[in-house]
Amino acid sequence: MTLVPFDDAVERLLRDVSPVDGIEAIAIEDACGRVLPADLDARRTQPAFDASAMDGYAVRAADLTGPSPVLRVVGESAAGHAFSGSLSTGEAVRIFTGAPVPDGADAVVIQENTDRPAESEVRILERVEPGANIRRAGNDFRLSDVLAPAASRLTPAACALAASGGYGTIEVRRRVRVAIAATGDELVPPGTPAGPSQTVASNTLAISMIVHVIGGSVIDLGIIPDRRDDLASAIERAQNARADILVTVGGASVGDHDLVGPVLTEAGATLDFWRVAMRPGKPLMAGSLGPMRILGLPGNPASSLVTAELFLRPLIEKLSGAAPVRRRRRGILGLDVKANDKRTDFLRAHIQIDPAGSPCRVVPLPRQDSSLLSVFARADVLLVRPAFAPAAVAGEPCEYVMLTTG
Ligand SMILES: Nc1nc2c(c(=O)[nH]1)N[C@H]1C(S)=C(S)[C@@H](COP(=O)(O)OP(=O)(O)OC[C@H]3O[C@@H](n4cnc5c(N)ncnc54)[C@H](O)[C@@H]3O)O[C@H]1N2
Ligand code: MOO
Repeated sequence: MTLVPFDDAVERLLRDVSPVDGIEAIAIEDACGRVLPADLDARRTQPAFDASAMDGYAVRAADLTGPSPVLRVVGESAAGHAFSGSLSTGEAVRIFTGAPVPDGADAVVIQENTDRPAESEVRILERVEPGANIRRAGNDFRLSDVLAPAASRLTPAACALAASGGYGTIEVRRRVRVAIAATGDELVPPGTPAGPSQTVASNTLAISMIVHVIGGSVIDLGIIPDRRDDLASAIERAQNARADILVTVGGASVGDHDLVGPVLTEAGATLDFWRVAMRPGKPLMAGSLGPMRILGLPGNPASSLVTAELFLRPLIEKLSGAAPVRRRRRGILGLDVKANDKRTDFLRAHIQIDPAGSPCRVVPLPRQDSSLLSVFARADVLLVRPAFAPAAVAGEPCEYVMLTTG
C-alpha cells in the first residue's frame, strides 16, 4: 500500500485552491475574525486636529523666556469642547488630554510644571520646545492610508482601527461553508446516553469548533448510519447547501463498513489521494465533487483532530482568502524520542515555557494511541517527528504545531 508523503498531501490539497468569491457588507461589531477582500483605506484622518497629549497649558514656546514667566490664562480647551479663539503673545489656554490645541499655540506644558499665582494667571516652571506634548493631526493615520491590507484577518484592534477610520459597516469575504457528517452506526449525539456498544460522536463537535474559531460556518449533517443510501443522501444535502467543503468523519479505512470512499466515487467525486504517511491520520481521504472539496477524516479521535488541524484548517484558511498562517514553531525536545519510520508523527505534547526566555521545551505526553481523547485534551501542541527522523535526545531542536484554542 503506497502512502502519500505528508508534505505532498498538504501541497496537493491546497495547490489549486482560490478564495471564495462572495463578499458581504457587515456591521463592524460583527467583523472580528473575518477576512478583508481588499485593502481597507482610511475614510478620515486621526487625530483630525492637533491634539494635546497631556493635561496642562497650551502656550507659545517663544514666550517662555526668562525665569518662570507668567502668562495670562484666556480660556479652556477640553476634549470635545475646543477653545474658539486664538492665542496671542503672553497668553495660555488651560488644556486637557485629547483636546484641540488652539490656534497660535505651539506647545503644551504639563500642569505639574506650572502653578497658578492667580485665577487668570499661570506661572510656567519649565522650558519647552515647539511641538512639545502635541499629537499632530494625522499622527495615527491619514485619509486614504491603508489601515489593513487585503487578506488580513480582522483582530479586535483592527476592528477598532477600522471604526476609528470611519467604518460602521465593512466588506468582508463570506464565511467558508463546511458541511460535517459523522458516520457510523455506533454513534450517538453528545448529551445522549450511549448504550453498551455505542460511542458519543465527539469528534464532530471539536471539528465544528475549529471551523467556528477560524471563521467558517458549519452545516451539521448529523450522524449518518453505515448505509450507502444514507451516505449518498448526506452528500447530496451538502451539495444542496452549497458547502465549500464536505467533511466526513469515520468510515475512511478498509473495513466492510467503511463506505465513505466507495459512496463518494459512486456520487461522481474525484478522489485525489487516500492514505497519507502520517501518524495518526493515515486513512485521510481528499477529493472533490464539482466545486465542493471533500475531506474524509479518520474516525479515531486523535486521527480526526490531527487531520482537521493539519488539512481542514489550512484548507478553510485558503478558501477564506486569509494570508497563510505559519503554525509551525521551533522549540527544543523535552524528552528523548526514538527513531521514526516512514510516517511523519504528530505527537500530542505539552509546552514548558522557560521563564529565563530560552526556547520552550516540547514534552511528548506518555500515551499516543489515536483513540485517546483524554490525552489530546491535555496537549498544547503537536510535536512533529518527520518520516525517517533518527532518534533524538532531550535538548535537541524540534518543530511543533500550535493547536487551535478557543
Ligand atoms: N485493517 C486495517 N484496519 C485499520 C487500518 C488499516 O490500515 N488497516 N487503519 C487504522 C487507522 S490508522 C485508523 S485511524 C482507523 C480509522 O478508521 P475509520 O476512519 O474507518 O474510522 P471508524 O472505523 O469509523 O472509527 C474508528 C473509531 O473512531 C470512532 N469514531 C468514529 N467516528 C467518531 C466520531 N464522530 N466521534 C467519536 N468517535 C468516532 C469509532 O467509534 C471507532 O472507535 O482505522 C484503523 N483500522
Ligand atoms: O492513523 Mo490511525 O490514525 O494511526 O490511528
